[in-house]
Amino acid sequence: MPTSLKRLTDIAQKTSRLIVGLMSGTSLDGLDVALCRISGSGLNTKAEVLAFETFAYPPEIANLLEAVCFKPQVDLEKLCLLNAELGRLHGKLVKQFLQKNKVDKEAVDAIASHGQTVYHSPKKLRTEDSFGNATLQLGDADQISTETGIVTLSDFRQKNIAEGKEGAPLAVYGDYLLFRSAEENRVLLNIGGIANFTLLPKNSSFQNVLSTDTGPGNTLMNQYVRANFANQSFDKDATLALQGKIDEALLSTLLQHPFFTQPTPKTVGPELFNLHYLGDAIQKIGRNTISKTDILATLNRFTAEGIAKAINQNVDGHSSIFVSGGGVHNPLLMQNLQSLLPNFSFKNFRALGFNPDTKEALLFALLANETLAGDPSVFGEATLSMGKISLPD
Ligand SMILES: Nc1ncnc2c1ncn2[C@@H]1O[C@H](COP(=O)(O)OP(=O)(O)OP(=O)(O)O)[C@@H](O)[C@H]1O
Ligand SMILES: CC(=O)N[C@H]1[C@@H]2OC[C@@H](O2)[C@@H](O)[C@@H]1O[C@H](C)C(=O)O
Repeated sequence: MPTSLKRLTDIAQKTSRLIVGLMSGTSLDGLDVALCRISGSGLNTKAEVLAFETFAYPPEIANLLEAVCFKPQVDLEKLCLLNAELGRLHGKLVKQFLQKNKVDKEAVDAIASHGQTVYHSPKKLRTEDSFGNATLQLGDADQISTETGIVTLSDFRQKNIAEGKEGAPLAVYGDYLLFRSAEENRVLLNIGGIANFTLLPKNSSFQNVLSTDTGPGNTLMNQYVRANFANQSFDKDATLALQGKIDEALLSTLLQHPFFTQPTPKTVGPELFNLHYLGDAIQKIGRNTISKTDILATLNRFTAEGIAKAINQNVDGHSSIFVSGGGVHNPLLMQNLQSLLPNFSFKNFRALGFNPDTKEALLFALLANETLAGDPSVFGEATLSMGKISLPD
């Protein structure tokens, strides 16, 4: 048997695996790296995040990402370069991370790489063709496995697309494995670039779990800050939005998109919620004298409204909402959410034993663990073996 296949069999037979999870999210702010110890698999999975770091992207890569991601028309050379360069960079960052944390690469069983979503195109949001759902993540995993010498799993969304779903949110699988409860109904809300939640009813089987995107998370606020405030990439601690007031006409125009009334589950990305979307809404209300801080206060409320609408449509009030993702650090967003969802009890994701910033990188480590060693019966008809495998030798 070739050495690499033998290696996969050995990894599958272990009772506990060290997996490095990588997530490059829609906020385009950097690569999240989580070293995870995962024991068992399926409903017996136990996980621990041993080390975590977010590496900001160097300006050259950040510019390439900005030029290519979520745009319907791009320079194909840039797209092609991005695939290889991002993979190479992710491999280098994993090596740096392991050295920093004094972890021998031989001790790591696998890397689970989400890559960077460059375009997400659910059928529901397209009207002009008869094609199916599609999504594309870049950051070639052969570059990562060659650079690090570690087995690398990637491209996790394509199996879900092939099964006729939208390729997201995949959080539902990890949430069910680690956070289902016999005592309470739980909502796991993640506010990254795009916001999503998983509803885990008390004692539920996987078939009754719901997971959906809700609309923008930080993406619109970030894009607006980057375009309008020098040297700032996001509204840290909502300092800017707190100086403004909500423009009700703009808010209601922003909320008019049919996405907000489409049934769940549904997915979306910055392909829709971007500065063009905001510009169109401002044009519709026929006023362009709204102050920048009022626009940010409105975008903050808009983000919270999208989340609250989806939760109100799908969840009864007797649930705890555990919040993760960068949005949990935005005090005005959290205040807006609490006022729009007064009957829910908000809790920090930390209460479940994990740092809220690590959730998505951990998710991909969990998915890789299932592909390498899982029990295919846990999720009923849904396929567990997500991802493609890149072998280092
Ligand atoms: N102190 C803070 N105040 C306000 N916003 C914050 C703060 N800290 C983080 N954020 C927001 O969180 C964002 C990063 O969130 P996160 O890392 O969850 O995004 P992501 O990985 O791109 O997410 P996804 O893939 O789920 O879209 C930042 O770009 C910023 O908008
Ligand atoms: C296509 C894509 O990259 N979607 C992301 C994005 O960021 C948040 C939200 O939109 C979510 O649907 C998804 O990521 C998480 C990790 C998921 O699949 O659960």
